[in-house]
Amino acid sequence: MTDVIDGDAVAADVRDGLAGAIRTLDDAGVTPTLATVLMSDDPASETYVSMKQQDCAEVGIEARDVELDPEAPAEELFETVADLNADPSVNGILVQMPVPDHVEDRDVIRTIDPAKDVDGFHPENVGRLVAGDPVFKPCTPHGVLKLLDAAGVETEGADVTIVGRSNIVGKPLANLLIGKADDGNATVTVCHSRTENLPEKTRRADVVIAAAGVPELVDGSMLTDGTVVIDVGVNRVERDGESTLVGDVDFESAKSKARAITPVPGGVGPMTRAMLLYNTVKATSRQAEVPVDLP
Ligand SMILES: Nc1nc2c(c(=O)[nH]1)N[C@@H](CN(C=O)c1ccc(C(=O)N[C@@H](CCC(=O)O)C(=O)O)cc1)CN2
Repeated sequence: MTDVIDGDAVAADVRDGLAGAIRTLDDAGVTPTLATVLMSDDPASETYVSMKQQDCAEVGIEARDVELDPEAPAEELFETVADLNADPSVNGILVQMPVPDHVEDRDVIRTIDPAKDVDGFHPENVGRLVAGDPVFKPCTPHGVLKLLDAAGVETEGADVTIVGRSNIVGKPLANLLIGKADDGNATVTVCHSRTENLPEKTRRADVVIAAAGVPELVDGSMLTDGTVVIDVGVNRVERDGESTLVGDVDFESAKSKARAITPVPGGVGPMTRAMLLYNTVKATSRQAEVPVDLP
């Protein structure tokens, strides 16, 4: 029997686990506050930001909604971030990606105060993660590690193949998985669009993590029986005249081979949002110097 890993349930556990920390902060007179900055009219980005704000409301985090005209000059975004950096009532800053083409995402990321960088994208936070001393683990990779743990998947000594080398998922996830922490110690292969013989790399893995942004790239023929499959993809495609959400994994064919698999929707996506709450609470605790227990 294949275990379909329920990301909604694991995310709910993370949210529940944050309640004590949020109470501790509240008792100290501090309300964790996250500013979301949206400079896009892409419906998917609008949906993600509004889901993140709902999540905040649900757990007692204050959400500040900042929306900028997608055609505004890049400087307007940089100034907005600078104002949020300087505002002591804001603990976390999230700039929803992607930003418009006329804005360099690395320039925006560098503008965010590393102490408020709850995405973990700032070079200082990336450097700390690579050095094995992360403050903010990026939300999606952190969510993937939590899902593996919840499914009872041991990473130590496992062969993990990651398909995708993005700065948001593939690269940080590879660094976390090769790290010496309890959720690391794996042997990691990172594949990408120039990788030769991808099926050979996925077939030899104990765990396959698909994060390439290519709908249904990984199917059952590319897997060995008993593989754990984590699908990070969230792709909108037209099927029978309707818009449907699919992952980077062909779920039905992969499920026939997998020991455990995440669905889309309801797998990694909810975990990305839950770990953003986690990082916001952590950022608040560090700034307020109020120690909290994190799940
Ligand atoms: N600043 C950031 N921008 C982006 C990030 C990020 O981590 N930080 N990641 C992605 C998108 N993303 C977060 O913003 C994200 C993707 C998917 C979901 C999610 O909950 N998906 C649901 C389905 C939602 C739907 O119906 O469309 C699921 O998979 O069940 C949340 C967040 C790019 N940008």
